[in-house]
Amino acid sequence: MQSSDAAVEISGLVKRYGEKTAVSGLDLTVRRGTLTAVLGPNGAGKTTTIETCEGYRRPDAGTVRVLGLDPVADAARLKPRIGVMLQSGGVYPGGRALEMLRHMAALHANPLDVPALAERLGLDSCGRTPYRRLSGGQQQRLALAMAVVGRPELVFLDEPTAGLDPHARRATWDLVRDLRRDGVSIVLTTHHMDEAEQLADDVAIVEGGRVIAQGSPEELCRGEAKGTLRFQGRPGLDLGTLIKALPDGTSAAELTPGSYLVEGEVDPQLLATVTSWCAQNGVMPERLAVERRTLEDVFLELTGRDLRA
Ligand SMILES: Nc1ncnc2c1ncn2[C@@H]1O[C@H](COP(=O)(O)OP(=O)(O)OP(=O)(O)O)[C@@H](O)[C@H]1O
Repeated sequence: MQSSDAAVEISGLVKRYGEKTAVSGLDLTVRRGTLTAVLGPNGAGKTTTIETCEGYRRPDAGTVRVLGLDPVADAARLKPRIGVMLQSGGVYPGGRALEMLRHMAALHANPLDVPALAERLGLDSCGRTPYRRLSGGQQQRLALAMAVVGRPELVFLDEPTAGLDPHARRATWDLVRDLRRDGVSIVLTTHHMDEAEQLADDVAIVEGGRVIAQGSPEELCRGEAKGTLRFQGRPGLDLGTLIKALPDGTSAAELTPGSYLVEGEVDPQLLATVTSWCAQNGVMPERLAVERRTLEDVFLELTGRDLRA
């Protein structure tokens, strides 16, 4: 990939805290105009990596380029072009919500409309409330608003929906989708599989300070595993004609009386073949289900751990 196509290029990143190696040779490329979700168990090194991209930490080894710049040496040029939402802090606790947002907007040449952004994120009613008196979810949404108000080219969102109620989560997703549609590059960490599946162009799974898998959600879920299609019908169906109609490499079997399983490359064509065979044979395929691996399955296979563990 040409470096001009990359919003973030990390190569062989190592970061230690004393004896502890938090990041150990991490490689990651984020394409411009795309959203990359970084997933990994607690302590995998996600926040450390992101903070290094933001210029808050210096690499012990390896290189980090953000919009083609060095986040530490070129900080003054880079900071106005990126938006940062930290997991916590970075905000004056006594400051009032809307004042802080207005202040942040004033630091940028072409900011978003502050009242509209505040309304969109449900912050308009708490505009005069000091930051420390906002609820956890409100603090979170204010941090998101502050990260995006300057129309950055690239935003880093560290667990943007952690602890949000479903409504606020949805509003956050909508805002992130709009940013993405406007061509903003986005890196977000999350512990929510559905968030990554809904929003991400690319997913990077980090464990032990390295990226152990990267690809689109579809690529990662496709993997080596076959898809499955299950249905229920009358017991003892003769599957010979179905098997003949299915493509090579696809199997069909009656697992238990009346319970059928088709395994293979499950695509719309295969589904059509199975349902038309059912129609020809007077079979109503009850509980028809197409099942594919989810990101959570992939994550479990790769890390042996539950994402939220
Ligand atoms: N300032 C620090 N001093 C010492 N160790 C640290 C520091 N910050 C992080 N670590 C350690 O480095 C490792 C990576 O932490 P990091 O916060 O980057 O992980 P993470 O993937 O973001 O985790 P989480 O999902 O819990 O946010 C952990 O073992 C953590 O304890």
